Amino acid sequence: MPKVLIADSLSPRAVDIFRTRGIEVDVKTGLKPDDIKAIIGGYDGLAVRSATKVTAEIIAAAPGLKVIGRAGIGVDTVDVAAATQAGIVVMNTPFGNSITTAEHAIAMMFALARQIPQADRSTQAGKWEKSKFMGVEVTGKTLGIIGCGNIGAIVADRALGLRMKVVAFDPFLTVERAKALGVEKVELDDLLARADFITLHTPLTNDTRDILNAAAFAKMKPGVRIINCARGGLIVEADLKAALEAGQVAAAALDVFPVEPAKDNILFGLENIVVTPHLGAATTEAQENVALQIAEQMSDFLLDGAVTNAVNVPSVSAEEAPRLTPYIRLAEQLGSLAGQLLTSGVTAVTVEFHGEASALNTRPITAAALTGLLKPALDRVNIVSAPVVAKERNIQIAELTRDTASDYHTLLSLTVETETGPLVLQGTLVGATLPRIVKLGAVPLEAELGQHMLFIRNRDKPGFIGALGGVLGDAGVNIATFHLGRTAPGADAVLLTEVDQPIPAALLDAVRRLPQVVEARALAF
Ligand SMILES: NC(=O)C1=CN([C@@H]2O[C@H](COP(=O)(O)OP(=O)(O)OC[C@H]3O[C@@H](n4cnc5c(N)ncnc54)[C@H](O)[C@@H]3O)[C@@H](O)[C@H]2O)C=CC1
Ligand SMILES: O=C(O)CCC(=O)C(=O)O
Repeated sequence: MPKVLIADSLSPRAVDIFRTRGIEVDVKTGLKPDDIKAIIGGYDGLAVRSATKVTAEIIAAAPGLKVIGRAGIGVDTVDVAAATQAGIVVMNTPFGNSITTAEHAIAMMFALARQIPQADRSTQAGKWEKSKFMGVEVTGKTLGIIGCGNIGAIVADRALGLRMKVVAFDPFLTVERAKALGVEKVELDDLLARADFITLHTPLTNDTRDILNAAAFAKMKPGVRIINCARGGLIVEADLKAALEAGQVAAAALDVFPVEPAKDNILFGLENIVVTPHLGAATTEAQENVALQIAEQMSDFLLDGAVTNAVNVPSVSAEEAPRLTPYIRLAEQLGSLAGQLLTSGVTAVTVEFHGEASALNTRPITAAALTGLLKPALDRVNIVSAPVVAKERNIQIAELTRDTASDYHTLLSLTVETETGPLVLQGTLVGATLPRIVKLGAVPLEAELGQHMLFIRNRDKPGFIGALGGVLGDAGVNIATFHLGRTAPGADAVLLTEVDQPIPAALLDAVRRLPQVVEARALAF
């Protein structure tokens, strides 16, 4: 039974889902990194919000971990590169808290426009400072949205409802989409110069880090108001402080900080800021959404291999997972056979999908072929890490799909280019689920792969099969299956035979000494 650790506070309904689906679950919140490292080895899944930082050290301490589920959007608290290298799927819930976060941004905008938190503090302190808290209307004002994805688009919709004009800077926003949203797509400098309110809704990336710095503040309309419900690192806080003190920025509302929990931030104490402790996603509705969604997604993955909303592997739906499973097995066998037969470095891999296979989601199948290929040389490679590992080794990867008929209703063809030439292997499925190797180089055959296999390239001469049977029999090695193929009578032939136990080195040497044998190898699957 798979086992999941919930390390941050998640709706209790997530626990119910895991348990109902037959997954063992422990809830241990508030753990220190060392405590997580000490126990994570015992889990298949780790579910987090933003409090737990899933570092490379935690990942290194988790040899059995298969999936990290982020109940939320930003995966900047997870070392995705380290997880990918370790073959761990990282998934998030990209929509579950978008409305809630957009609403928080709008609430922050009103808090700034009408100084509600400051007026509240003053009034409760017994003062009655009506003239001090003169506000501004938002109607007719320009809202600049930096990052117009899911949350930015909802903010735009709400702002348009408030009769604001909305301009958006987002390099990935198409003009058509902008038009459909009712926003004007602009360049960043244009937005900075025109907006009365600026709200940030991008992920934290190398391009967005420090996007609002001293130079950006200088380009803004004097008296602009800034809202950040995305990530702390998007704003240079020292520059914002200077702009607030100089009055260039009238006020700022911040939900997120470069260092969280933010306890002694340099902006704290300024009159014209409003802050919340990363509450963007904190509504009952959003937390139910993300907790249920992540529990379902992680369960689907751990139980059925379905991959939804993963940030580091292609998606595989629950419906297609069973259809892909036999192809993934076949691809991994083809890759593994190639990996064990190769004698020189791999430079390129092409996977061709013929017939029925051409209609499938090809990327997981290609990843499986790469896994098989790399596994003989590398320990912990799997379909999550194999494409990245191959890329790091400068292996070019290509996929071709051909829906035209061949001798088989469905066929995978794997071409591995090496420094000494190509190796081509082909395989099909028999009875829709059973992998068969149907071509090895130029030689057609029909071979089923078992755990211990003997591969022989031989000259097609009489007496060979008897001689081989004798050598194996004398050593007490039982033959389970026997598959022969040749290009033409008397020409090159190959033999793939399954035996019931591993073949010792001395026996392999004896096989190699048979006069018809050109090459012999013991293979394991
Ligand atoms: N305060 C909170 O509790 C929450 C914060 N967030 C943050 O909000 C961010 C946005 O979330 P979504 O809208 O769901 O993500 P999304 O991926 O749907 O949208 C992000 C948008 O940013 C754009 N973008 C990327 N690089 C950019 C750049 N250099 N300049 C301008 N735009 C750029 C993208 O094209 C995309 O349209 C998340 O990455 C997360 O960090 C999300 C949920 C809750
Ligand atoms: O889980 C939370 O409270 C934070 C949400 C968030 O920042 C996100 O989903 O990116």
